[in-house]
Amino acid sequence: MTQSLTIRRPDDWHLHLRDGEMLRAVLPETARHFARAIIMPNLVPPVVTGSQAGAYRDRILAALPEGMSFEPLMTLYLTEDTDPEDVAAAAASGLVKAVKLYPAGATTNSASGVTDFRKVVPVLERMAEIGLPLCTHGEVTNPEIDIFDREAVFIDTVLDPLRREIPQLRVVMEHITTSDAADYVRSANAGLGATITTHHLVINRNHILVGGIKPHYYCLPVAKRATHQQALRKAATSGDPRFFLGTDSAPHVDPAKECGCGCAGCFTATNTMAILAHVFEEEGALDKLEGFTSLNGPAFYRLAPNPGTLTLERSPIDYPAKIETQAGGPVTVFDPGFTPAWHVSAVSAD
Ligand SMILES: NC(=O)N[C@@H](CC(=O)O)C(=O)O
Ligand SMILES: [Zn+2]
Ligand SMILES: [Zn+2]
Repeated sequence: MTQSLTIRRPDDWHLHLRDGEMLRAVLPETARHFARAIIMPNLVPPVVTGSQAGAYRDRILAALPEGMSFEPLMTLYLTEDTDPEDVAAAAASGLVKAVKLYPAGATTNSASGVTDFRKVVPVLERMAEIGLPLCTHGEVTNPEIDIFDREAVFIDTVLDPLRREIPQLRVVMEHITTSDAADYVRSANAGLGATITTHHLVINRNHILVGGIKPHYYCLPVAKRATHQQALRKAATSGDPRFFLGTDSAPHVDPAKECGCGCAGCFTATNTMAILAHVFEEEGALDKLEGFTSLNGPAFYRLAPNPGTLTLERSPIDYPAKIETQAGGPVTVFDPGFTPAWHVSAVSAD
């Protein structure tokens, strides 16, 4: 049995860092293992312009503890008023690596997102011209659509028509949760990729609801039935370069999760690499871990893989159950429901 595994240092292609005290508390959890991350722009107010993205990047770097190396890859929050030329300039300067589409009302802080998709076509056409990826929160918000169907309906009614209209547009389907999404990615060309979270490989909807409601397993898109979880495990461990890690680690303080109307989001930054090694080993695919965490994402984003390495050893360690913050309470670390057989034993930045 393999006891030690050294891979290129990983990146996280979907991460929520928030701002202020929460940013200070959670940033080290990611930077300890990950060299870079695509930073989600759903702050209040959202990160809409290139200049806002630059200021947010500076705040992230200012919050990084001495001695840690980490590069935030910035995104813009797409609104119906987004200026195509501002997007193009922010991309040309190297600051912005993607634009994020939130259907209005789909998830946390998505109120400024898109309702009328026709209004954003000029921005998307400009992005297609310059090769800037669109990251999608792929759920419709029509009240009559069942929450468990919202991803599949988004693919059929929004994403596929959009991709037919603008075939050169490069798209990342974020945090996919269904076999429908995995199949759609496989049916498309290299201009379509998908991130898969750690938690969606580990939980299905039974974990949220059986034996009492588990608020720390509630995230959006909500975990689906076990057959979909199995499809995600198969996609992530397949070696197909169109699938890569985006943890969607999304911190909310405990009081905002453990209440009558709890926020959506799982916080996985702390133990993601250990959990993934465990899952990939269970699937007999440890040799595919590096592609998923460290190679496929950079290839899609047309960046070089990291020069550094990360080493995992086959022995368990304890992780903190919570991360303390000065942001109104602690953040509960995702509990996979098993003790990961692996832990990260070394990280080198170069
Ligand atoms: N995934 C989540 O459940 N929550 C994310 C938003 C998102 O990625 O949809 C958050 O910002 O809290
Ligand atoms: Zn989302
Ligand atoms: Zn997210």
